[in-house]
Amino acid sequence: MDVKLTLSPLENWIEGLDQPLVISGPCSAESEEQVLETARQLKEHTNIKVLRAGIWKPRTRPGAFEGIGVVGLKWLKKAKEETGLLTAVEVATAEHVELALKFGVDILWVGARTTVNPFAVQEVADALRGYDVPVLVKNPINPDLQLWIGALERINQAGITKLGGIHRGFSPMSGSQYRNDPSWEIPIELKRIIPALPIVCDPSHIAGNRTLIEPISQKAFDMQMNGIMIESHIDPDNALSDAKQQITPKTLAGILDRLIIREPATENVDFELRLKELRSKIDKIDNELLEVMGARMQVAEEIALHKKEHNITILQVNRYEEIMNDRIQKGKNVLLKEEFVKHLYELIHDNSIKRQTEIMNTENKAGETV
Ligand SMILES: O=C(O)C(=O)C[C@]1(C(=O)O)C=C[C@@H](O)C=C1
Repeated sequence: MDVKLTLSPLENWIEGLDQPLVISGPCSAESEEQVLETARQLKEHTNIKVLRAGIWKPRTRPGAFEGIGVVGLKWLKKAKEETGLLTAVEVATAEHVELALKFGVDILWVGARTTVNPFAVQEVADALRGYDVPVLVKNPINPDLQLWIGALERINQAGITKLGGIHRGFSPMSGSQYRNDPSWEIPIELKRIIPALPIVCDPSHIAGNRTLIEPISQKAFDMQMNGIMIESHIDPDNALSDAKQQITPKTLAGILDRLIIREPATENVDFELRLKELRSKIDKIDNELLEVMGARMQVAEEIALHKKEHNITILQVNRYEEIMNDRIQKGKNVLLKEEFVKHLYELIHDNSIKRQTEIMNTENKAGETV
């Protein structure tokens, strides 16, 4: 995929903005006292540089607290003047952009429910034209990388180069331990496609509860994310929105102290030598894996011809079930997780079926295209 964005590195965004970037503050601004006191406590217990607060809250159903509105921007401005913290808010319309910038908000973000809608993103992008403000774009609620990239492109084409992504997870399958499934492969793929794009992880929205915030934050840094955004509140249990996932500034300070920030690389020669040795082992094993998978596919092709001759369906549910159970069991014997083996065999089987479908419907017995 060809994606060309003009990006400013994070260190050039705003004077004094540390890396990794840590953004924290209440899910929603609720009162002047709550915003100011959260800012004061964040300042007292941590050395984060950016205070967040939701001003306009897109809620799934009407009736829930939909945000305090523009008065919250005044409180944020006051908090900034008092503590020196930079401020960040979510914007979803042109009016939000204009108001946030009027009140001196330093960083804007586009929410997951806005990213899903190209019309809404374009409205925000058009309102941003001519401004030099950092903008973070949350992933869309559905796991659609194209939509996420499309939103980044729209904002970038409006001239915003201080641009980043926020990984807040994706609508989960039922029974997930997460409020939003992290599906790490999606932000990883975004990093692969646009390596210069800073990505901030939002462990609060992925977790949906306090206990998972720390391990998700650690994982985010181990996935080379450039920062984290964590919701904090002076009285989390009584928060008007997202009470279960908010933590106090003091709890945040504890988490930040325990997180280990690892380097993406080192110049240590011994480390590099050993890594090279191990990587060449991986290369060898991967070559063998590919050969074995190619050989398996050839047998599947032979089966396709055999079935075609006898007019037998491609899908054989009982055999598939037998393979799945057997391989999951055998995987366990070599310490492979059930989830991994299941996913792997879903992919293998799906591809086998695709190949058999091509052979059954477009090729003759000798494998020549008809
Ligand atoms: O055993 C078969 O009938 C096959 O075609 C092979 C295979 C497989 O790839 O494992 C593919 C499709 C069937 O649904 C079951 C298994």
